[in-house]
Amino acid sequence: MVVLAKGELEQIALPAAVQKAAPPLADVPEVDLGGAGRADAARAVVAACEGHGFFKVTGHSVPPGLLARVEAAAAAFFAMPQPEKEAAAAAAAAPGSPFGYGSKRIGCNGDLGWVEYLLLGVAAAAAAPLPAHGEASPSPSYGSFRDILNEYVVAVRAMMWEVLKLMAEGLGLKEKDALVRLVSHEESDSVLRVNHYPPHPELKQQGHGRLTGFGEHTDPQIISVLRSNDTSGLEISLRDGSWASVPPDRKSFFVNVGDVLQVLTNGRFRSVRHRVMVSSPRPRVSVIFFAGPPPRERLAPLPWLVAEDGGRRRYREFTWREYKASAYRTKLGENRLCHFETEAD
Ligand SMILES: C=C1C[C@]23C[C@@]1(O)CC[C@H]2[C@@]12CC[C@H](O)[C@@](C)(C(=O)O1)[C@H]2[C@@H]3C(=O)O
Ligand SMILES: O=C(O)CCC(=O)C(=O)O
Ligand SMILES: [Fe+2]
Repeated sequence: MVVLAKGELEQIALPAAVQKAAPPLADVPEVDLGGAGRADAARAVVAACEGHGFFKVTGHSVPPGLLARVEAAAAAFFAMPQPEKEAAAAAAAAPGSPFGYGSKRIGCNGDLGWVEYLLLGVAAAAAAPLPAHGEASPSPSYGSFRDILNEYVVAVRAMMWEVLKLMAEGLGLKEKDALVRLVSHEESDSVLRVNHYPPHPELKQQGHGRLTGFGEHTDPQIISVLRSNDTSGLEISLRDGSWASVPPDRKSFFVNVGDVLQVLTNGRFRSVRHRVMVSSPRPRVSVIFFAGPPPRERLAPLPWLVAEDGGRRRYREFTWREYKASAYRTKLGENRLCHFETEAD
């Protein structure tokens, strides 16, 4: 259970002026993978990435039973006593890595949120991409949770590759695998995050209607695929700077354009700012797959998209290792891409 120390509530509670709930996002952009026309789906992906940088995926073939098992296993994991969660997850993470179980502290730069989470590195291994449990397992139940998450990663990865292929087609790239290649390489640097936002029963009594579960930010990677239970909380920032809440849909996935995809598309796609606000009396559980390129991969706007933009190259070349190191030195809400922009002519 997440418990706040004195003074911490003030840091993650919103000031009274912005306590008002964000209106629901009208017309959530949707891409139906089971629909008839591939060209229509490719166009829908591109339009959504150019618009909000965010869309919903329906008609996918990830089995609903698997989604239900992930949800139940996550709820069981977070219901364990805190020391067990820490020990179980520590056994799956190399010492000094950012991976493992965390509570309230997001990253290493002082960000706080009303959330507890499990963060795992994902390897390219086909059948078992998540780190194996140490032999002296302090919690056999964590072992079975990891097995279910492994199944989930394999299924979601396949669905995400399909989305990235549609994206390449919609953009008119000659190399249809240009984006999939980056996230399916054996050294691709991907991360799985399971977030649990417990309800806060005393919020109302204390005069705080909403807490920040996960502060506003963009995801640094190429693409993120999110699935949550039926509890609301996710909000995205619109072009005019206002916030809109995303109605939850446990049958579908939500996709965020990440910073690196904004760079690859020379700014044509936009990495979406988003956050999670906690106001529901029910817990929210979300699982997010962040797909990144290999650390040594050199990233720069794709030549075809630079040509389409009149030859203007909006970002300089960098490696993912370089970007990630820079991103992980920043606070959650900072603009990380501005350090890689080229000068306007
Ligand atoms: C404050 C931070 C947490 C974060 C690393 C960072 O320094 C800035 C980016 C954050 C973020 C957002 C998306 C993902 O949840 C995440 C795992 C990522 O890759 O970048 C987190 C990082 C984290 O929680 O360590
Ligand atoms: O938990 C969620 O629904 C979203 C969290 C998020 O944006 C993140 O972990 O990067
Ligand atoms: Fe995010």
